[in-house]
Amino acid sequence: MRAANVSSLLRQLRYPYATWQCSVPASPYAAAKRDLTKQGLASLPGSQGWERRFRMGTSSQQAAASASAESYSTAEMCRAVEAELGKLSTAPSIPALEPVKVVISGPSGVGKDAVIKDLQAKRPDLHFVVTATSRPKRPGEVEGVDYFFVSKEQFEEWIRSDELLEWALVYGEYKGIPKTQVLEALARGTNVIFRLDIQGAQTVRRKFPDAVSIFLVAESEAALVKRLIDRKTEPMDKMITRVETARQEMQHIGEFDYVVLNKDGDLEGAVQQLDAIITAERQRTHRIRWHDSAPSQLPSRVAAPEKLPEMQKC
Ligand SMILES: Nc1ncnc2c1ncn2[C@@H]1O[C@H](COP(=O)(O)OP(=O)(O)OP(=O)(O)O)[C@@H](O)[C@H]1O
Repeated sequence: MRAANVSSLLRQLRYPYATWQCSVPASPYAAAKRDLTKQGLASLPGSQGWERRFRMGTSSQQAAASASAESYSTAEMCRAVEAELGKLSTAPSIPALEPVKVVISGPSGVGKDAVIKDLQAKRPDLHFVVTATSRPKRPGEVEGVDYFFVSKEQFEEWIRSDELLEWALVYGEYKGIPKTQVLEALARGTNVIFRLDIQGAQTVRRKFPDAVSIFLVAESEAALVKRLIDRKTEPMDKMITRVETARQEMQHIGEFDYVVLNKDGDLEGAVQQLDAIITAERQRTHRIRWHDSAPSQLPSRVAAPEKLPEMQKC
C-alpha cells in the first residue's frame, strides 16, 4: 500500500531517477502540499520535516529530496522509478572494450626500449609485442623478452612462409614481428604495444587503421647522439648511419598521432605521458564492443552499429 502511494506521489511530483541525489526539478510548494494531502501522506514520517524545511526557506528541490530520503528506502524509490519507466536494466553500461594497439617509434637511441620496459612494469594490461631480429644479442638482453634472436636463414624462412606481420632489413639486419603472438593477444582482448621503426609503423597502421601511433623524441639531435655514444653498442661508422637515418625519420613525425619527449634524465616523465595516452585512448567510445550486448540493452542515445567491426586479418 505504502509502496503504491510512494510510487504515485513520486510520479505526480515527476521525480527523476536520482531523487536522493537532489536532482529533483523545482516543484511549487502549494502543488506539492496538495499532492501530499490528496495522497493522505501529509502525516507520513518525513513529510513534516519536508514542510518545515520548505517554510524555513529550503528550496523545494532540496526539501523534496530530503523528505524522500527520510521517508523512503532506495529500494522503494527504485520501484517508483520502475513503475514510471519500466524495468531498470542491470546490463553493464560498457559491455567490453576493444583492445588498443599502440605503436611506439622514434630514432635509434631515443629510448624506445627503456620507456617500454618501465611502461610494462607500470601496466601489466599491455602485451609487449616481441620483435624478432637477426642482430646479435646485446649484453643484458633476454631471449623472448627483449627480442627473439634468430639466424638470417630462419628469418628468411619466415618471410617465405608469410609468418610475419611486418619485416624490414635495417642496418643490414632483419627485424620483424611474428603474427601469431599479436593475433592471440588481440583475440584475448589484451592491449598490445609495438616497438617499430618508421617503415614498420607505416605497415602496422595500414593493417590496423585504429592503431594509436606515438613518436618518441629526445630534446635535441645532440642529446640523441650523446645517448647513443653513452650506450656503447655501436662502432662509429654504424652510429653515423643511425644519426643520418634519425634525421630522415624526424621528417615523419606528422604521420603519428602523438609525440612524446623523452627528456634526458626524465625517463619517468615520458613513461607517464605514454601511460596517460594509452589510458585515454582505451576509453574512446569507438572501442566499445556493442556487439557483446543485446540490442535492447544499448543506451538509447547510442545507435547500434550497422556493421560490427571485425578484427583485421593480416
Ligand atoms: N630519458 C633518458 N635519459 C637518459 N638516458 C636515457 C633516457 N632514455 C633512455 N636512455 C638511455 O639511452 C640509451 C638508448 O636507449 P634505448 O636503447 O632504449 O633506445 P632505443 O630507442 O630503443 O634504441 P634502438 O632503436 O637503437 O634500439 C640507453 O642507454 C638508455 O638507457
